[in-house]
Amino acid sequence: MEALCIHRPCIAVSNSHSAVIGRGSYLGLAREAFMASTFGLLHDARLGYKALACLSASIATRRATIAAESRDRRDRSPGQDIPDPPPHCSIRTSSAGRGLYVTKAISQREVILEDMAVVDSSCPQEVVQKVFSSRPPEPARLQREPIWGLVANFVQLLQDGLPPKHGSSRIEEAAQDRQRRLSLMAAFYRPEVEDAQSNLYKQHAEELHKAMDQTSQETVASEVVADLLTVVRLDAHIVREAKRPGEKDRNGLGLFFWLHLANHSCCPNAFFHTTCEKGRAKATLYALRPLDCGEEVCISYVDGQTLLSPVQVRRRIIQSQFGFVCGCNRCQEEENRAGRVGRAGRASPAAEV
Ligand SMILES: C[S@@+](CC[C@H](N)C(=O)[O-])C[C@H]1O[C@@H](n2cnc3c(N)ncnc32)[C@H](O)[C@@H]1O
Repeated sequence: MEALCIHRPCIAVSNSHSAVIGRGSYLGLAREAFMASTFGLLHDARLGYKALACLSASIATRRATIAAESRDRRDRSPGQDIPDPPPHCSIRTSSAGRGLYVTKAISQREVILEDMAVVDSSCPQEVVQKVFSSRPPEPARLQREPIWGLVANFVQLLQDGLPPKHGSSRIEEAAQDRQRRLSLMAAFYRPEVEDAQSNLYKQHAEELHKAMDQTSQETVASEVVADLLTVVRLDAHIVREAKRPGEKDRNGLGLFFWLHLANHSCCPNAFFHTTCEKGRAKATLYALRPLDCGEEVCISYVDGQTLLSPVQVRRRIIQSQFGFVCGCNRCQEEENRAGRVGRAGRASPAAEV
């Protein structure tokens, strides 16, 4: 069974979209999600989520549409399908992009928000097998990681994306839900520029694409897979399935829209955990300390050991895993202090003379 407990996902819409989703809030990625970076997630932010929904035309038309829309995805507003923001949260932008802010004072340990996964990898094994029916791609690790299930889940959404012409309201409802989730993909965070690992991730996307069954290959362009890998790499959270007696722990991945908006801080004021409810992953975000009204909610993307390291070490780890230089208050203060000590140290020999 595929019940999962996700950790955190994130998406990125360019800052220009914040106005559209201004009622909402955002959470950042969790370090575990970044374990996903070892799965080989890629980044090519040019994929059109709208295009992802254009599955009604012929395969050729679909692919052309995807290619065309991929060019202007960033200019589109993906906000129309974004769910209502959690109570007491809003999105604002800063030098770190969008961020999640509280709109009332929050007590320590109080729940800041609850977030259901937009897509998780609680994907039935038969779907994974169906989507990836050919030889598993290299690197072989891709097949044993949660990304496998998440990609299969997502591909299935794409393939089933069209509302049925003659369906019961229940089927139509399910189709609408799929469309909504696909649209939401476009609102997740993607970097503005490609980073050093982009080419590697592109290769992984191509390998994943090659391993798909023919229908999936024809329906879902490899650029779409690449885009998904980018989002997963930067925004997804690990979801741990509750262990049952005699079973090994299993990990999955999930994308949580609101949680993904939380930026990282090396001195976080919030943390989250994941559970699984009726097969869908849910993330709950808590305050680690009392929060003032209007304060930004930040989580840690890295583990406790990293947080105990000096600023240079933390920054190196964060940059290698997540591709950004941490600009949190703690890093800035420690950097400034180190600069002052350095200057003082250089000055002292002269002073002694
Ligand atoms: C999961 S997203 C968080 C939401 C994102 N700020 C947005 O605009 O959608 C993670 C990205 O936010 C930015 N970010 C998060 N925490 C940061 C920090 N402490 N310093 C600088 N950038 C940060 C980085 O660009 C990172 O790749």
